[in-house]
Formats: sequence, C-alpha cells, structure tokens
Amino acid sequence: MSNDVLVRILADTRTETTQRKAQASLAEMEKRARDASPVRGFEAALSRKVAAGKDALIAELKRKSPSGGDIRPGFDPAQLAQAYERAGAACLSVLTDLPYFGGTESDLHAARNATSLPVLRKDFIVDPWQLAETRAMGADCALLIVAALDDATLRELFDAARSYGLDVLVEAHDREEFERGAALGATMLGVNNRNLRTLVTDLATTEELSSLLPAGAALVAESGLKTRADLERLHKVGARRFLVGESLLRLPDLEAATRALLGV
Ligand SMILES: O=C(O)c1ccccc1NCC(=O)[C@H](O)[C@H](O)COP(=O)(O)O
Repeated sequence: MSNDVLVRILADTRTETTQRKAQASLAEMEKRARDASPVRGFEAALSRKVAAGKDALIAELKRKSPSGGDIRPGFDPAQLAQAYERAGAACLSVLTDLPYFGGTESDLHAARNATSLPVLRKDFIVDPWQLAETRAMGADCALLIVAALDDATLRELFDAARSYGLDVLVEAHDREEFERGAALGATMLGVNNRNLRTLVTDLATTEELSSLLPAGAALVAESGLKTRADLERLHKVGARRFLVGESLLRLPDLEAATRALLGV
C-alpha cells in the first residue's frame, strides 16, 4: 500500500464511486440535481464579506482526518453550523468522505438545512457523476483538487460542475498546480497549505503562490490556520478568504473561537 495519503484516498474514492454509480445512473442523478433546492451563491457570499471590509470565512465541519484523528467529541453538524453562522462565517465546508473523514451526505444536509449559508462539498471528485451527486445532495460548491487530476479530466470536471450550477473551488498546493488551475479560468483558486501527500502544513505556501493569482480571480487560503495572527499574516499577501476547520473545531466554544479568529 502507498505511503502517499492522497493516492490511497483517491484509490478508495474510485472504488466507492463505482459502487455508488451502480445504484443510480447519471441520468437519474442529473434528475435529482435538477430537483435539488436552488443554489446559494457560494463565491458571491465570500465576495460580499470582502466588499464589506471583512474576512470571508469558509468554516469547516470535519469529524476526523488523516492528520488530526478524531477532532470533536459529540459532533453535531446542525449545531456547529449554526454556531459558525452566528459568529459571522460566510460559507460552510462539509466533509462527505466516510472512510478517512467520517463524513456523510447527512452531515451536509443537516448543516445546510440548519443555516442560510452556502455549502462546499469537501470531497475527492474524480468522476463527472460525482458532480451531479454533489448538486443532488444540495451542495452549492464543489472542490476540484488539481493534484488528483490530469488536465483533460480537470477541464471535464470543471465544465460539468458549472453545467450543474455549482461554484467551483480549484485547489492547488504548488506552483505548477496553481498555474494549471489558473489556466482553467477558475475564479476561486485555493492554496492548500497542507501537502496532501505528506500532511505537512506550512502557511508560507499561500505566501509563495499568492503572487501567481490572475486578475479577476479570488484567492482562498486553506488549512493550518489557527489564530487571528495567521490570518493577519496572510492579509499581507492579499488573502481575505480563508478555509478553516480543525483549529476551531477543537475548541469547546466554537462560536467564541470563530469570532476571535475573525477579530469581531
Ligand atoms: O485534513 C487532512 O488531514 C487531510 C488529509 C488528506 C487530504 C485532505 C485533508 N484535509 C482536507 C482539507 O483540505 C482541510 O480539511 C481543510 O483545508 C481545513 O484544514 P484545517 O483548518 O487544517 O482543518
């Protein structure tokens, strides 16, 4: 078995996706996507916060992770989502991968139904069928991880996501991946400070890649953000959109922790 975490996750994702596809055809999933509740503008919600001079937080719901193990006892997605909303988060991110993150579609439903916030389905997308599934489960935004995809598949998935009305967060970890994401015409480019192969986290990754951001695109700094000082450090390279999970979820008073992170 590979030591590379991302390789292992992707292999399992492909197997599970094949099994789920056997339960519902693409046509059936597309019908469910058409019948889903209307999209809430994810990218627009982030931009509204920034336009108001605030940090735009994508607040994550994650039960466990390969790097952090079990994260929060008594995890209740609806209650946690409401605490994030009260504290001023712009959007939510919900892990739906079960084997590695303990997440489910039910977590996404619970969080979205309990708030008015747009929701990112945080998962490992390798097949267009999963994008119909993403919209069918009610998500407003999909994640595409450049490291997981060749250019042709990245293009196919990006176009498919847009065709289902989803916003798309295109995530990179190094210069080459960021340039491939930018070449797609992605308007939300995420820099994951965590190397998904080794799980090492370094905020300097956002500092380094921020200079490559194309005009008109929005930068999202992801992972490893713990304190107000971390966000202020990344303000210096223009980041105002932040995806944060573990450091908030580990603190008992999630609402107070989120306010402190946002400086409000
Ligand atoms: O979190 C992990 O250990 C992980 C491992 C392998 C692939 C993805 C992983 N996490 C997904 C994420 O990108 C983060 O959950 C997200 O950016 C929030 O990060 P954090 O604030 O550090 O929880």
